[in-house]
Amino acid sequence: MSDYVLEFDDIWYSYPNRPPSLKGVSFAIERGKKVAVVGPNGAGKTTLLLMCNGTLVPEKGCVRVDGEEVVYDRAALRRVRSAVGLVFQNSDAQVFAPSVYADVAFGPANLRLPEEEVRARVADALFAVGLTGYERRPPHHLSGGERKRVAIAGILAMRPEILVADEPTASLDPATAVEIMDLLDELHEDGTTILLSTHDVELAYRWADEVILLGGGELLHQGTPAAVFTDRDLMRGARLTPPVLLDLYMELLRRGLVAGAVPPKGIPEMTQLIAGAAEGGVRSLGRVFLADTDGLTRERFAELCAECPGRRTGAMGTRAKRFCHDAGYLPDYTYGVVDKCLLSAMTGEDTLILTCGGMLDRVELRARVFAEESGVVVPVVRV
Ligand SMILES: Nc1ncnc2c1ncn2[C@@H]1O[C@H](COP(=O)(O)OP(=O)(O)OP(=O)(O)O)[C@@H](O)[C@H]1O
Repeated sequence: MSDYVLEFDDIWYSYPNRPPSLKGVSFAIERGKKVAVVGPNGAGKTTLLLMCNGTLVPEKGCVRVDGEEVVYDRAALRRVRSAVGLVFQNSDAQVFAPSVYADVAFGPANLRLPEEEVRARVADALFAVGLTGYERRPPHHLSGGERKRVAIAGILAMRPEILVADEPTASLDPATAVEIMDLLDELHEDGTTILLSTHDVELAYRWADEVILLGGGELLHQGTPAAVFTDRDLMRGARLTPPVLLDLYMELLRRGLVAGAVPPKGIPEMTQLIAGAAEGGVRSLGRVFLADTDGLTRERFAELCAECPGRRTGAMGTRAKRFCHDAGYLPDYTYGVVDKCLLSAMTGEDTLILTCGGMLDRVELRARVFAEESGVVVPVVRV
């Protein structure tokens, strides 16, 4: 099996009677990565994403999925589309059936799966996006955020290896945007490679393992978010501004107010850089307790809350948020949960994170990355 799940090799594309929208774009995406395609309006992001599952055919060059060159006959395209799921920017273009059930079932039914299997996949996909119970609702009566979830469920039901999403948070309110990103993170934890496009440099910096920077139809750079976003010439060339956190870091660095070769990944690292420069580091650390909501009973949850009444809590992921909702419990943090808990730990406070599945490992990984970059080892304790 190829290490690269998706490859573009010298891709050119022009819409009819238009100058080229993609000019010799080449890149490769490793299995299991979270990749953001970033670029200004008209850079070619949507065009590039539409190439990923064969919706657009390159004029020149080739696309490979799982090491195999994409060919554009019907049978081959069906295979490609079951491996690469594409969520369009405008969910209205994607969500068209008379009911949510019919919409989500459309893809798997097209794969000619047995009816039982289709039903099971629809149920799983709707559960994953938090829309169980919406089966009979007409999609055009749903909110924009709910329609986006239906569109994602339709793709999930195909069980793709790669999920490609065009501006998945555009036109969503901040809370819904966070929920959609949580959902993508959960899918990623389950092994899906994720490629999304955005002009939101803040989101790309926080979220992506790797950034593909596009400008004027050309690939300007592929690399880590820190490498791409600290390169002022690259950013200027792409008509983008760096994430606020990096901008602030570079200014503090220029003035000699902080020292550190590694740009801060998040607010905890930045806080530690400043705190370290001001007073020589953190004294007593709080702990982050971690509870798996998949195995948590209401009784045990009540015990955990009673153990430490003032302790702040955070819920990560759709299933954990549903657990809190069903338990009539309002967590203190519902977005940026791990970073907020790391910040609390730095002021000596304990916190409790409710989550499940692969997200448990993600919390530990984030604490490890923070420890490596800042030298502050916040204990994460599973309860
Ligand atoms: N259907 C189309 N017909 C003709 N030209 C198009 C079409 N779609 C896009 N283009 C052109 O191709 C270029 C790239 O557009 P594309 O939508 O891929 O960019 P983008 O980076 O996704 O932009 P945005 O951030 O504004 O969505 C632009 O110059 C655009 O005008």
